Amino acid sequence: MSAEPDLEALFAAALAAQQKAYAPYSRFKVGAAILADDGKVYPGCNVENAAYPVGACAEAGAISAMIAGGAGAIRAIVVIGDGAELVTPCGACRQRIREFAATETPILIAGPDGIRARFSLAELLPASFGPANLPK
Ligand SMILES: O=c1ccn([C@H]2C[C@H](O)[C@@H](CO)O2)c(=O)[nH]1
Ligand SMILES: [Zn+2]
Repeated sequence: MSAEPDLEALFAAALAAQQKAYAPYSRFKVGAAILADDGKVYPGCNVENAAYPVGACAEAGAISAMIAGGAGAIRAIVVIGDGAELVTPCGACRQRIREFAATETPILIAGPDGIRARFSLAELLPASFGPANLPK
């Protein structure tokens, strides 16, 4: 894997995933794309449900794709939401990302024309709880 991730490709994957989102209830389509430690890109989109609380976030889908694909760590993740406001991952997804990312891992927030903000995981989830906090 190269040191400099191809952020254009990651953005394009998140945008393509967003267009496939199943969000008939909120009408708020979200796409995500993970660059994993195997160098591959794993996309996800939100998938809602008539039983509203059962819906799943885009980030959760991308993490599932990454694990099912055999990768083990997030090197970078792009998230793209609908509307003028930038969309950062919800609290639950920040914790989901935490399981597979380092504190400095970039979480890149995109609008329809590209990446517009960059946070580290530590910025979005400070003083976080992770696997190392559990007893051996
Ligand atoms: O970071 C986010 C924020 C929201 N959503 C989804 C959940 C729901 O389907 C819709 C509205 O909250 O957007 C995501 O997938 N990721
Ligand atoms: Zn979420």
